[in-house]
Amino acid sequence: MSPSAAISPPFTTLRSIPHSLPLFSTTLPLQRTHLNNIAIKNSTVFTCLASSVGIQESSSQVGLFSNCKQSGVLHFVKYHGLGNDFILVDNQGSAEPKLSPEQAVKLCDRNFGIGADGVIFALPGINGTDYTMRIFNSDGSEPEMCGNGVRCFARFITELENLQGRQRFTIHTGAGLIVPEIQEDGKVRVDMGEPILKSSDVPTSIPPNKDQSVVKAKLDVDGVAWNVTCVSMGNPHCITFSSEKTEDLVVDELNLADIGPKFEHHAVFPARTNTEFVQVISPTHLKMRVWERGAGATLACGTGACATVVAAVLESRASRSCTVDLPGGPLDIEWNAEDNHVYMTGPAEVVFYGSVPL
Ligand SMILES: N[C@@H](CCC[C@H](N)C(=O)O)C(=O)O
Repeated sequence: MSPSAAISPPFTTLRSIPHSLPLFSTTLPLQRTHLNNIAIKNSTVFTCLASSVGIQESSSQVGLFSNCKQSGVLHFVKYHGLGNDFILVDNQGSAEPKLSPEQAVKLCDRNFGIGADGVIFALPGINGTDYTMRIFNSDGSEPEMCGNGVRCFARFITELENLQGRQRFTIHTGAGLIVPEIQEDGKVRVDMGEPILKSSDVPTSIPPNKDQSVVKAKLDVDGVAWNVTCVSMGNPHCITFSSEKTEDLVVDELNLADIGPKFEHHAVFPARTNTEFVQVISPTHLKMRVWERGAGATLACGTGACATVVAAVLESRASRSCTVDLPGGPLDIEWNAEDNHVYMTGPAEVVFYGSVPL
């Protein structure tokens, strides 16, 4: 049985927040009481939601859901970063995610679930960091990092902690230490760390052609020779600007759903790969479409935008500071020459608050 067939509608949207609302609205602090108040008002709705996604979590809030036949409730907040959307879960009470990968798949389903590109868990920090971020892709796989997700994560923490103004957090991820900083204008600037270029660490089995890296190397995908550069931002990326058929890609012309999976599952990527198809508008302006490992075509990919600028610099196509246009909007990316770190700046927005009956 497919994941989506195994469940019936498991959630209700308790309150929608217009995109135009400021994220720092003091009238909308994300606190348990806030969520519970909303839930109480909608308790009859919960009564009707007899099916669950099978989450075995007991909730200290059960009394507040006395009309609900379920034994608990999972509160979440839906966020997006340029249309790359995530279910954010406060997981500070435990070092392990509250949901299994299978449950995440069900919640991410856009017809039978909440709908998202992934589920992100805010866990206690380790190694002296403020927090740990873990994420499941919509296919249930667990990537090391997520750029748009970490911006949403930072906004989620400010709402959980009811913080205002500039904030900086240290986040432990599968890609190491990541440091998002919320700016006065509400955008989030993230120190994404150093790109990994050594081919075996990306990982890819394409033979290195520049030092230990793969830069503008030929890769046969579906009978076409593509020129690819491979970069890891903690998670693997394959970036292409051209193929033997097209010297400069026109990304709107690509059949992403056809070609994307062929890159993702290519034998030269033992951990699969995210793939960025890139058009150079100018040396400081790139346009990119992405096929994400474990999530397919998404409206934006933060790690992908970072990897794209690194690849563009390595191929001498662009400068170290670029705007990358994604289907969901632009990201500003800088690959800093002094510290070798990549910095990403972009928005993160609340979509709605909700709860899933358990
Ligand atoms: N959309 C994310 C990347 C999420 C992880 C990716 N699908 C993977 O499996 O590596 C981003 O904004 O970076």
